[in-house]
Amino acid sequence: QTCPLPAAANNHKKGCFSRRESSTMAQPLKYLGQEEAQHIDEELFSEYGFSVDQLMELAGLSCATAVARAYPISSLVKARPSLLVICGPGNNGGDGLVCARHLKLFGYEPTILYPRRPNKPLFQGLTTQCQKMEIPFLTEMPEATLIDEAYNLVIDAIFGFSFKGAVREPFGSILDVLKKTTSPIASIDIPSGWDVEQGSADGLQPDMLVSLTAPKKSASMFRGRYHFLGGRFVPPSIERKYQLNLPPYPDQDCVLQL
Ligand SMILES: NC(=O)C1=CN([C@@H]2O[C@H](COP(=O)(O)OP(=O)(O)OC[C@H]3O[C@@H](n4cnc5c(N)ncnc54)[C@H](OP(=O)(O)O)[C@@H]3O)[C@@H](O)[C@H]2O)[C@@H](O)CC1
Ligand SMILES: [K+]
Repeated sequence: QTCPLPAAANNHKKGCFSRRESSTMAQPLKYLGQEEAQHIDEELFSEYGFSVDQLMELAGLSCATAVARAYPISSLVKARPSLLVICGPGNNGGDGLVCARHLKLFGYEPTILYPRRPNKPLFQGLTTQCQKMEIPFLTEMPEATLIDEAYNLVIDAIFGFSFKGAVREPFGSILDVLKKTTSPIASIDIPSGWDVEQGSADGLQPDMLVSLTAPKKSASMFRGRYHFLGGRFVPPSIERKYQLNLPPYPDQDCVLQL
């Protein structure tokens, strides 16, 4: 099949794509199981030579970009563009710190709750960066009514694809408060507390989900308004190996609304 348009322009013209593109587009986007998501992550570090902080920076930037697309400052209901970012003890929490830093640069006023901080240079560095950016850190989780009054949006960066079993403290109490809030919640990668594959019928019901690399199986249970794909760092050979069938990102964007 020949097409008069240059290759890059073809992606956006229906009915005018190569055989490979046509077969890729016909396949549905893959929703990953927990182990598969962890294998991809590991392979990116061990075989492709990426470092954690590199991918975390891109992941966090895409989360901040998606938040700014779905909740532009001009649309916020409160006088100040205040956001609460709750960070957990693993890499999902690291994505949250990066996301908060970029949101501050975008003009928002994030506040961070980071109750369990790993004793590792990566997370210490990300914390220092946020402190130097004059992002306040809370010492305890506010009551639900206070969150509703003070923040336009809560960013849930508590657990990602390595979450397993019953929620341990202090995160159980934090999630209980979040279930009572009416401020919208934007979850990074997985709504925290959800089983990565099965979801959770009585868990958080976020308004937004940013799936990184590819959605996880539980994302099929997401009922919020905004589902974005982020983490535009997947090499084509990984995409082929795991048959991710990622839709093409628009132009140079780091996020795609699903
Ligand atoms: N390739 C990609 O897509 C990239 C993905 N990235 C991001 O990484 C995320 C995955 O990060 P991750 O593997 O560090 O695990 P994550 O889910 O943050 O949590 C682990 C922590 O939670 C804890 N914990 C677990 N269960 C618990 C429980 N029931 N109750 C309480 N605590 C519990 C566990 O504690 P432990 O069991 O070790 O004691 C550990 O401390 C992924 O979702 C994405 O956001 C990007 O940064 C880079 C590229
Ligand atoms: K999360």
